[in-house]
Amino acid sequence: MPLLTLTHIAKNFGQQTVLSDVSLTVNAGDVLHITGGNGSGKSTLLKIIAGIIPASAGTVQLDPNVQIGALIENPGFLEGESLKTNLSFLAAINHHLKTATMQPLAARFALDYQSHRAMRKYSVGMREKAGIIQAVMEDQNLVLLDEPTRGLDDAALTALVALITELQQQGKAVIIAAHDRYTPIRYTEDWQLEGGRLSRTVNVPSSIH
Ligand SMILES: Nc1ncnc2c1ncn2[C@@H]1O[C@H](COP(=O)(O)OP(=O)(O)OP(=O)(O)O)[C@@H](O)[C@H]1O
Repeated sequence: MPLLTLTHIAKNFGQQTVLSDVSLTVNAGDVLHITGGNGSGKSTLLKIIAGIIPASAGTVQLDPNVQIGALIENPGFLEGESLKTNLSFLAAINHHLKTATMQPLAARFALDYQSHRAMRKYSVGMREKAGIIQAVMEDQNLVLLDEPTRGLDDAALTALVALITELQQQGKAVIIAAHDRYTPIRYTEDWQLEGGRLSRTVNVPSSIH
């Protein structure tokens, strides 16, 4: 059974149709790239998959074993609290607090897990790293990343590529929505959102670059 099956998804905001007739199947090991211009509905689609907002029509079918991790738009944090407090708080919601996982993940992205620095003092790239960490730290097997390269320095980009490869090797699935296709990531499928419709695009395999 696929991890995720979208069937004829539509989404309207008032009179505006953002998505129409979007169907997609995501299997273990898939790394999907979804491109599309500003306002094409990438974040909206990820929010529907994550269950943050409902679709206007169509169905979202998730394998019962799916646990979704998501970095969508600007991740919300407790601004006055530290990274450790924020990650612990998020993990505690699902009773999946695993310091043993979170600390090395923070180190991979050059964040100091023990730092007392408040999240409001974090830079764009540091917040993005924290957002990526919370999307994978509970062993989530369907990971949704909206513009995950935003603000990342070269070392963090390298860490992101390695992380996505590991997730794929672990039989998880990753959906990346971004205007720019960051080519070092080994996507298994490329899709484009345009005029509310999702269609497959053909790209040169990233291994050639
Ligand atoms: N809660 C909302 N209420 C009304 N309209 C919305 C809402 N959320 C999104 N939209 C509209 O839906 C359209 C798609 O927005 P969305 O954020 O999904 O696009 P996107 O492809 O992620 O864009 P970007 O690349 O700029 O982040 C936009 O026209 C946006 O204004």
